[in-house]
Amino acid sequence: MAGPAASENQNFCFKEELDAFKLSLSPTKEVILEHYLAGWSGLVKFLNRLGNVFGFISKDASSKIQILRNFLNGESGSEYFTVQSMVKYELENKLVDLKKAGSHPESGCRTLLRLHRALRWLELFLERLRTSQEDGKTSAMCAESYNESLAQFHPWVVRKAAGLAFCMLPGRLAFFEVMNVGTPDQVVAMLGEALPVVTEVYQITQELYAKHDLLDIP
Ligand SMILES: CCCCCCCC/C=C\CCCCCCCC(=O)N[C@@H](COP(=O)(O)O)[C@H](O)/C=C/CCCCCCCCCCCCC
Repeated sequence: MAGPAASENQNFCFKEELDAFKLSLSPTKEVILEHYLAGWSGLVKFLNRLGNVFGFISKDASSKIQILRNFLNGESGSEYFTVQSMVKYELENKLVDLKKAGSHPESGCRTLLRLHRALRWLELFLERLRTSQEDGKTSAMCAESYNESLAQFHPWVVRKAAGLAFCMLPGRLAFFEVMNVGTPDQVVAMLGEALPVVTEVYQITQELYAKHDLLDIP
């Protein structure tokens, strides 16, 4: 694993990255896109610290984050304030290719769906990590979570590459150190705090996408 220098690690705390997801929930339970993307950016930063072998994953996630940031900073940016307003705006203006790829191959709805599916992987992985034993294998936890969620949406070649990359994950304790949260007990407590937030963001988005029949955008 290409680990960070000790001084670099002091400036990185995994909890702060997950706090962005907390901020993404508005008082009316809408998902604020800017904070949602900040949460993902933090996770990508973390992934980059695990080594170059995860580069193809972080590159894909970064490009999706960038597509959504471009909408947010574009001329219709205010329509992208929340995931709910984005869905309404893009559907009302026929900006989504719903059944097959056409003139809107990178709509906000489609792009966010890819990250949303990955959030389910994260939820499953965090739960496994939280309840793992001292000798637990992060590679197995990651692979199981992936197989139960994202894998069904990926072709064989991506599944194979992801499976190989997972084998390079550090052991549980080294993984906790990269998170830079504190002792293993503190990490477990933080995971217990973070999980309900990730679950809530996931469920709100899932219900919204299901209501508008957006869960299979190509
Ligand atoms: C305390 C726990 C710490 C967890 C840290 C997690 C860090 C994870 C950071 C980012 C997660 C990556 C998100 C990946 C988004 C993938 C979106 C996607 O499905 N893209 C595919 C489809 O896109 P389109 O072609 O339709 O545009 C694309 O084909 C994917 C390519 C790359 C492979 C994606 C594999 C995803 C594996 C997710 C597990 C990441 C492993 C992290 C190890 C800790």
